[in-house]
Amino acid sequence: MAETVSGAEIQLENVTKRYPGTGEPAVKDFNMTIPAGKIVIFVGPSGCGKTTTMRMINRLIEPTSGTITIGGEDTLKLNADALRRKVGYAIQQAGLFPHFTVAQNIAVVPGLLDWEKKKIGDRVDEMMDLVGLDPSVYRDRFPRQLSGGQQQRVGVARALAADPPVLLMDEPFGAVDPITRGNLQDELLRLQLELRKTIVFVTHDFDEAVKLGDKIAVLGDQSTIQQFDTPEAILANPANDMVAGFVGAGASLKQLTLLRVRDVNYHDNALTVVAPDSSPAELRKQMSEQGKTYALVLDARRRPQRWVHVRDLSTASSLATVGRPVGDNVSTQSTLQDALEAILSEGGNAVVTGSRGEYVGTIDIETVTNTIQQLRDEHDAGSAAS
Ligand SMILES: Nc1ncnc2c1ncn2[C@@H]1O[C@H](COP(=O)(O)OP(=O)(O)OP(=O)(O)O)[C@@H](O)[C@H]1O
Repeated sequence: MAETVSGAEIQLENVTKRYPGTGEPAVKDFNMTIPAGKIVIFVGPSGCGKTTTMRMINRLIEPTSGTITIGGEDTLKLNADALRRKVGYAIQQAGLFPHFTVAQNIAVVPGLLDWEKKKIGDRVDEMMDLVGLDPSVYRDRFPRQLSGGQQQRVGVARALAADPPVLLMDEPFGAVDPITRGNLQDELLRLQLELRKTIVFVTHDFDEAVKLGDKIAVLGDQSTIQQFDTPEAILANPANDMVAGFVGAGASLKQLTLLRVRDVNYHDNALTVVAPDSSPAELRKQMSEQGKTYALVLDARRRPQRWVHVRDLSTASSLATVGRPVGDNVSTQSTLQDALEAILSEGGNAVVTGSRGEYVGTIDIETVTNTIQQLRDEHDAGSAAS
């Protein structure tokens, strides 16, 4: 297991970068506190200064003026080794050295820091395990003998090798196909649960920002901060037209991926019956008493089995075979996006189950549309207030 290191807070104060021979600064008077152990995403149009801002944190680019501290220490006062220990760096297309093996690539920073050979070897294996590459298979391969996704994994392993509290990631998953990209994102989130680094992540992709970010900074020209907030807050209430443009037209739908079924008022008033304790005739009687056309048959552990229409019951001999099986169901942990898909594939109510798969309620399209409406109203109220 990797050592669990909580990240360090990063502070940028009045940071400006003026490239030699240019008129306007690329980054102008940038101020931000990046909380320890969180993922902060920089998004914004091409050329707005995201990379310049990020690279000033590890001084790959020297600020023209201003201060940057990591865990309270002024980075301008740190030497190169101290900075390498504090900040890992991963970039698009992994940036691996083509003539180095996977192991040699991962060992670069520990080597520069003069770790003992044995310690470096152990660390390389540990990092490869961490990012899901079997050391016995991949240790001695060259980057060209790996897939794009595997190269990115090596890039992340290399960035983490010296166990820095801060990780800078510049479009690290920009060059891989959407499925691999989704997997790498999931893995980063899984790793982060364990490692709790402070991660600054640059992307063009707003959906990636929403998925990964504890907070998102939407940047405009010269790295001016248009909005710096949680994904939920930015989706619900974009601060201005530029942010709204970035969030895109599907903002309400994107919000469905942030909400869980447990956060909304789903119903728990379906008529349920446990088979085989009950008979079709009894169920029919109950349904007519309660004015229900549909009922849900559960098994002995109260897990949903079948939907039954009242008219199925006149000819049914057993509740175990009557009606139609429950298709897609969702749990209280599922996102509203999953719920919407289940509702559409079920053609009506989707069954909601608890942690042991037991029936807890149903959710329907009105619940989802009401939630979207509510989010829109909150958004409108927010815009009216600001
Ligand atoms: N070495 C340099 N010399 C002069 N100007 C530069 C240099 N590097 C970047 N710039 C300029 O600074 C501005 C910000 O560039 P930067 O690469 O930080 O933007 P970005 O938001 O990361 O862009 P992208 O999303 O396209 O990568 C741009 O106008 C760019 O042309």
